[in-house]
Amino acid sequence: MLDLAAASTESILHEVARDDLRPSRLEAEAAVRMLIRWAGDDPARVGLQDTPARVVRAYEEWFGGYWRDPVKILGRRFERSGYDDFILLRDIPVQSVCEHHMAAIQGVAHVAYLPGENVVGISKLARLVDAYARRLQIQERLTAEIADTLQHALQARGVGVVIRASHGCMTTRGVHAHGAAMVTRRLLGECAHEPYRSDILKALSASA
Ligand SMILES: Nc1nc2c(ncn2[C@@H]2O[C@H](COP(=O)(O)OP(=O)(O)OP(=O)(O)O)[C@@H](O)[C@H]2O)c(=O)[nH]1
Ligand SMILES: [Zn+2]
Repeated sequence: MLDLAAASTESILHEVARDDLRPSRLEAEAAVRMLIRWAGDDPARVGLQDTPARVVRAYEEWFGGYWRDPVKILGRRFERSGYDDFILLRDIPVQSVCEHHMAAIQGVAHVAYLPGENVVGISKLARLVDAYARRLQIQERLTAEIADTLQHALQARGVGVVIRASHGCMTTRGVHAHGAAMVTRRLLGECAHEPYRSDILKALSASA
């Protein structure tokens, strides 16, 4: 498991991409035309004429996470109102892209935390997963980033994250291991220790 214990909070808190460093849309479309030629087809062919613009729009969705600030997503807090056990959101869809092949990673995340003083709206856990998933990732880092951000931003007493995903680069090419799925997890704070550890792992792993 990737250990991010030494990573500074700063590197986690400032992960929003910069507009001034971004190539233009026209440059991005030209790159797609180049890849079409590399694949062996003719980008001027009628059926492919609109493809570069479509691909660039699709990239805006698949990589939209670079333009979202995960900490801001958790900005609105509510009092936990006397509730002091863990909160768990299961089966959050994960749609990501592997940083080695730029192939799809698809699966689910289960996210749990033990609240400190505050809780967040439950949808924000799914938004947090999505903000980190829609970037070039390896599953280990995706898991660690979700867990660490939740822990630091919310000052949670503990956090647990489990992700189960299949990697297109393993199923559609290369080793062609159809059906293989990778499982990663990260437990922090009180969730890493009994009495919560066993409960959390049982709850997180039931469908992982
Ligand atoms: N640990 C980890 N590995 C990943 C992830 N996504 C893809 N990979 C792996 O990244 C590795 C890249 O290995 P390379 O040997 O450089 O690439 P390759 O020659 O295309 O490897 P093959 O996929 O085995 O054909 C492959 O083993 C992939 O299965 C991930 O999220 N985590
Ligand atoms: Zn890959």
